[in-house]
Amino acid sequence: MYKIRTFNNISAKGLDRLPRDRFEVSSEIAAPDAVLLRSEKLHEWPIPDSLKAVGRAGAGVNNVPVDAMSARGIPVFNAPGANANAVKELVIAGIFLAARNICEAWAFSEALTGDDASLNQQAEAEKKRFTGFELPGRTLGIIGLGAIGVNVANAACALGMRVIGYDPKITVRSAWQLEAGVRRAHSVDEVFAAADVLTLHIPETDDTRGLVNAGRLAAAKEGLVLLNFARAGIVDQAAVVQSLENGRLARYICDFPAEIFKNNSKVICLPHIGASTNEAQENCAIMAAEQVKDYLETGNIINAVNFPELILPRNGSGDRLTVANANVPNMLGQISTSLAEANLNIADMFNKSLGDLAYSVVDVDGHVPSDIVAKLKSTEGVLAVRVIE
Ligand SMILES: NC(=O)C1=CN([C@@H]2O[C@H](COP(=O)(O)OP(=O)(O)OC[C@H]3O[C@@H](n4cnc5c(N)ncnc54)[C@H](O)[C@@H]3O)[C@@H](O)[C@H]2O)C=CC1
Ligand SMILES: O=C(O)C(=O)COP(=O)(O)O
Repeated sequence: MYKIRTFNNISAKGLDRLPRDRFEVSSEIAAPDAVLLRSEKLHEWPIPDSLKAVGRAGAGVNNVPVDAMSARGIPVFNAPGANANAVKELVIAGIFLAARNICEAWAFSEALTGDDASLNQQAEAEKKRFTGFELPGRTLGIIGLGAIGVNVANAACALGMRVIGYDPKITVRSAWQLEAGVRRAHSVDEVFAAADVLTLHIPETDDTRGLVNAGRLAAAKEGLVLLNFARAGIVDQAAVVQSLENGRLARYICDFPAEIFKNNSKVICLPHIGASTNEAQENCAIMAAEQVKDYLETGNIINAVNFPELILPRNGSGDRLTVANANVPNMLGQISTSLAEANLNIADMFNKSLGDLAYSVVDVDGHVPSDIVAKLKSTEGVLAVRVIE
């Protein structure tokens, strides 16, 4: 029986993918084999020795201590693309909120007093205050052309916007999906110089923290609308407030409330609801649960951010051994020597690496004895060893 600890509200549709005769699922488990989570911050969580896998039912993994997990040979799975449409729809909504001054206009209407004739008279007299702009011909700048950025780019093209995007590591898949009309920028600064509306769709990492800073805002077009549905830390919030004050930035629409933005009429903060649709929550939970289940039961890896993708159909008449180790020479040699010591024939095997980490799945004809497992675990460079019967 595998024990799965949940954090946050994980859609029941995802948890249903974990048959209860083989998986105990609860938010109360103390020594879990795996955790499923959304935005829970795991950085301070003491990683239990029992932990074998982490499943993030969403895209961003900045709430997970990925390096610490890698050091223990624990894969961190996420759900790439599973909530991209939900975020795209909210970003497009955000652009309209800004372009047509919808929030202010609504607040104005709500505050009116009098009978219907008076309300109409006040509305007609004051509506010029809410004059907006239309999207065709305006330039949307996008930083990050991954699952969300591509969706936003294509939707903006369909609305008649010009689109310029920057992503130095765009995948072939994203490039294929992107509308042909999207212009490729060669730097973040090029996007800032061109954009009337600019949206961020990058992960928060050491490289992207504070990417939107005072210097970049100062170089933007007068009246820029900035959208941030990625992560709060990608933007220097004080610089945003200053830029709104001096008028370079017209609006800041984001998914992350902050004290500094309270009562700022040029800012709209939503409560991190980019992925909060039933569809996205189900898609993410199903993907994360299935990947974690597959890993626990077969050792196969799909969509781990810190492990190579590795799928090996089960072969041989015995156990499956999985080993995560540092990506250094002679690890495979030591694994096969240990198995030979136990007189075990290797029926099939697959080894792949990603950065500093390598992962091997070995099917043998027989049972891997516990002393061999202990020996492998104590081998220098070995991070995690499992035997799946
Ligand atoms: N508001 C919300 O509820 C949600 C927020 N997010 C945030 O959005 C981020 C992006 O999500 P996805 O598009 O699904 O991820 P993704 O992994 O498909 O795309 C991210 C893209 O950013 C690019 N990138 C990384 N650093 C860059 C840089 N310095 N400059 C330009 N491009 C860079 C990558 O090459 C990649 O193509 C997530 O990491 C997460 O933080 C994601 C889903 C929901
Ligand atoms: O997928 C992401 O990166 C998100 O930010 C969504 O977060 P959530 O799962 O809604 O808490």
